[in-house]
Amino acid sequence: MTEPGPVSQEGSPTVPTHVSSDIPGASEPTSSDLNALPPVNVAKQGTDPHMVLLKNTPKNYDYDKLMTILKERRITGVHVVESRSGLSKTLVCIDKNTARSVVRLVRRGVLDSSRRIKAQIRAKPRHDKKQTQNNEDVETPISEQNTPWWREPYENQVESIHRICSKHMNDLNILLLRRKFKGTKYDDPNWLTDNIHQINSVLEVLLKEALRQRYQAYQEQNIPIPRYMSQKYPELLSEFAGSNLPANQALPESATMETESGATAAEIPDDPTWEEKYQAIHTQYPLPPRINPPCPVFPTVASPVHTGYHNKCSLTFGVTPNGEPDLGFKMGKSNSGVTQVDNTDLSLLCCPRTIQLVQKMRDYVRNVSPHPVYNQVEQTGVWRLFVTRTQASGEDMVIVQYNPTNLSDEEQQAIRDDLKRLFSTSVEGFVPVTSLYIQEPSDRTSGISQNNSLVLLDGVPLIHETLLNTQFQISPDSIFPVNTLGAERFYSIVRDWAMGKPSPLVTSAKEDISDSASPNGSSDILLDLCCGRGTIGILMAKYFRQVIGIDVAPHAVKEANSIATAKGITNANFVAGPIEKLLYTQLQQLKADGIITDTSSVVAVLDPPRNVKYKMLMAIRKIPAIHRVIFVARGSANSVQDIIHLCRPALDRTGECNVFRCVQAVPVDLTPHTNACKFLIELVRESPEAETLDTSMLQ
Ligand SMILES: C[S@@+](CC[C@H](N)C(=O)[O-])C[C@H]1O[C@@H](n2cnc3c(N)ncnc32)[C@H](O)[C@@H]1O
Repeated sequence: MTEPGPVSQEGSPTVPTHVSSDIPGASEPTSSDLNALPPVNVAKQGTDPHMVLLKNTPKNYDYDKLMTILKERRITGVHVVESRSGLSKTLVCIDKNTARSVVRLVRRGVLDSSRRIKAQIRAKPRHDKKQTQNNEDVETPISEQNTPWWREPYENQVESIHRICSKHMNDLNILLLRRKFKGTKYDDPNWLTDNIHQINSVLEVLLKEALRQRYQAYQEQNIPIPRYMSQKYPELLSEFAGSNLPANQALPESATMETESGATAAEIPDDPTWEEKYQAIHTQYPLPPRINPPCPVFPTVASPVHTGYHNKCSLTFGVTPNGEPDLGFKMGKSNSGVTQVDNTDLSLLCCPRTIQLVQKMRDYVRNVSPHPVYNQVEQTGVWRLFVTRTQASGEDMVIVQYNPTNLSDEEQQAIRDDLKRLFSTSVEGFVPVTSLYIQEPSDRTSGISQNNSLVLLDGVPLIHETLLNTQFQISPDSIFPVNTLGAERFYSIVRDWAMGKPSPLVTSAKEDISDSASPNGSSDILLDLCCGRGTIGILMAKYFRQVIGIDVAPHAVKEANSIATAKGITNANFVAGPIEKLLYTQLQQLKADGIITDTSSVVAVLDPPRNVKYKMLMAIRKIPAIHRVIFVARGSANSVQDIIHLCRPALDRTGECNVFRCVQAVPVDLTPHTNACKFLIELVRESPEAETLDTSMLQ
């Protein structure tokens, strides 16, 4: 199977020089193509693969033919796996429904009229993989687990991220095409993957031809070239003008016509008949349909720091392979009996200050403390978790979690005294930490949580960090971006895109991210959806008339509101609850209050959790006032494909609004040496005409 083609800098697929117009007769996918099914089946995400075991198959059973039959019946997501001995074969299906369809067909005797073949469904066991993985975890160095790309030069890493994200956008495009071609024979991921360039090439040729005809008509009727043509297709225009067609005058700069629908008489003085002439030409030579080409995917915005960028490190107490007490990253899952930790490669993620704090704690646990480290399997021992927060502001925090069970009051007091001496006293040039906490958890949770009592042992209760000139307070359980300098780049792009401006970081990769956007009293409304503690809304409140943040977590919303109040922000309000329930009523309220008017434009920044809900996306889609969305995806296929619910064509149901179209995308790397990234995608609401696609030309 051919890869969805390379995405050029501008993001549109590179059009091959050889143009074939024989789409309907394009080669059918082979069974080996089907075996390499691309991960684009969004409807079936999250379901387990299922195996269909075939018994009593004759020796010459033609699996290739079976695959072709399945394909003809639009059953995709199936591939044949041969046993190691080569004696039997199994059909692995993408989900249970596919497996059922396969079984029905086989039982009906599609290939073997004797109906001797028996087909049975087995869910593919997942636990085997998990078990193997856990065993492997203990073997694999922590650098490979946490920072699998550490061997690659950083320039290669950012290129890989860009390549992966571009591929996801191409797969999204194929999904969208499938929706558009639903019910036709082109509703097939393999066919589309193989032929997408041909489709694009054909449309390119048709577009060029229509533009040429329009150009000729403008010439013949002696009317100026409309600006849509001179701005959008300057190369074509000079080609037309330079070849057999005489050059024509473009519209004067003062004319404001931008759309292909023609200029109004008011916009272009002198000749009121131009409008009619344009309309007539455009009706006679319509442009071919757009098939949502992938939007530009700009090169990855790199993290300014490549090592030691994690401002929060959670390290577990455990043992080294030699059995010595230590603290580091856990080597596997404790529920599978793993107690080993590794800290050999801390410097990739943790800054020198964190390493200094870890060193102090390790020396103490090994050489001074009478207590053993906690064993999560047996739930015995004392030392559990060591968390550091080291901010770019220079302030830092240490939180030590230990198990108080079986410790006398005196022993607990001794621990507290020791920790104070360790981290809050300046001995031998050591700078005391800004804030020192302990936590004695009453349950088995391993992280630092609000449910467990946190006690401030020394220093100040909160530390501070500045993001884009705005100071935030950080408590022990605050959720805050782990890479402050990288996050500044990320939020500055979100800000610029939300304001409808190009971001200097994206367009020209400038280093300068100073607060270039000036407060403009914009009349726009910003929706900070999945706002968490409101970082986006708070950072951007000064650029919008009103900010509404919604998050399902009440404590995060409470924090967002108190930060806003503390900062004197009066035009931001954060509400707790699910977006799918609150969004509509919140906007209705703004309308009732006169804050949203018919001319207001509403932009939403959606920073969803890993499992974004379909209902959440539909709520956004169904509110026409939301005209732009900045979607914060991750660099995974699933995350990008979530936006299909915003982009797919409308269903034949009332209440569906026009779809969104991706206009630009950029990966932002906040976690060097890992394959994770933030992937920002800007979507705008399509005009109603853009939604219709004349598929007849491809039948
Ligand atoms: C990635 S975090 C958001 C981070 C935040 N935007 C920031 O910049 O710090 C995802 C958030 O989505 C929220 N969330 C999950 N499901 C939700 C829903 N149905 N409605 C509203 N918020 C939801 C979670 O509570 C979580 O705070």
